[in-house]
Amino acid sequence: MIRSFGIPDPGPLLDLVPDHRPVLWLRGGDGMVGWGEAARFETTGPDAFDEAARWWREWLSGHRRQGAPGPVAFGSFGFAGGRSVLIVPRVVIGRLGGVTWQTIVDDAEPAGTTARRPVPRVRWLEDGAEFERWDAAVCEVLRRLRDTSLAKVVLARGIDGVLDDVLDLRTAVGLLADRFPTCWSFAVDGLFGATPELLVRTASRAVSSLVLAGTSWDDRQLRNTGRIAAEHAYAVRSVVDALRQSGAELDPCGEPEMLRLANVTHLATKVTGRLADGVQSVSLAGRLHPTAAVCGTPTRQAFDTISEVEGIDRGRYAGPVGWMDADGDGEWCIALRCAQAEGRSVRAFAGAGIVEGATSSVEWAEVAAKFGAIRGLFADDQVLAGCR
Ligand SMILES: C=C(O[C@@H]1C=C(C(=O)O)C=C[C@H]1O)C(=O)O
Repeated sequence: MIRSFGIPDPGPLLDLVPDHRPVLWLRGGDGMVGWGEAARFETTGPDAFDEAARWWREWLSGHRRQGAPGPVAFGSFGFAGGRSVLIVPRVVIGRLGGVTWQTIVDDAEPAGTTARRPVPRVRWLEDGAEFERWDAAVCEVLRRLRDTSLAKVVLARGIDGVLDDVLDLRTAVGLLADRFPTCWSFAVDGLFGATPELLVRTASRAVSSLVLAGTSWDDRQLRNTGRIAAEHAYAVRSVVDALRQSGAELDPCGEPEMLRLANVTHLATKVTGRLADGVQSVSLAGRLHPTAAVCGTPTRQAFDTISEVEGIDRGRYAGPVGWMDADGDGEWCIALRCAQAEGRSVRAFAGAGIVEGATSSVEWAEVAAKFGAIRGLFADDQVLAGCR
């Protein structure tokens, strides 16, 4: 039996969650926190999204439900068909627009919580050859942009850190939520971060997406002209095309706006419309993924170029991360400005879109600025050169 009921406002959601493998989804005071696992689904491969949708429907059909809003499944999908996961917490406490509720699966007892622990110290393992590898990858992409029909490729880097204690995800996500109140701060199965990019949200038949591409990270003005405008347009087009192919009727897109975050500013376009009946948010996320914001244009060639040139396993970075309810409605973001925590190690990811005219040093600086979201968590951020 799954029971959902309203509760008096319990104060900060993060204060309610036990430390052990919490599931967190926060934005500007609203959000959901969950713990315990009533069910978990893991899969790999390109059909992960439809498999997840099917699994969720089957799981729901085996459970009686009472009250609203009902159970929620949180998910995080591999960028390139790697491991994807759905988690149905035993207990979820949520807040949206001043309304607070709790959902309990099979009469789970609310667990005792402990105080949030401070962020541990980190040593980032970066060696001197890191820029050379990046430079070689960017040059190879620029060559392909010149010589083939490729128009945009998003290249990413991963950096490893060694912690002197296990990271308390509640602390990390709390700090991210404070610093990035307009982002979605999350932790799902050890992947945590604060992403500014909404891949798709569905609420009944309403659909929306917030497409980002084009970044500035210092005092220089982000100008919506030339190269940046082209880079942004590719990303918007990939979302609009995929939504239309899924039968959505879209409103006309407005001009891109500036989305100012604590470490970077992005060009952002909001896409809104209405869906055909019966489209589940997770299947839609699967049809939209990977957009040109994290892969490139044309998708297939950009995807192949990433696997040939990038030299890292993205894992669940740049894949959809989010949640869905029992009606299949939900909110799926793109897992950016994030890191994977595993015991005392942490692996952070960041990337940038490469289009004609890009230079590796400028893109390097852009990626470094994006790493700032995760690196900024660690006050004593130090680089241990020559470690790898
Ligand atoms: C790839 C990342 O960000 C994406 C790439 C952007 C760009 O190239 O300008 C901007 C926002 C995101 O769509 C990242 O944060 O790792």
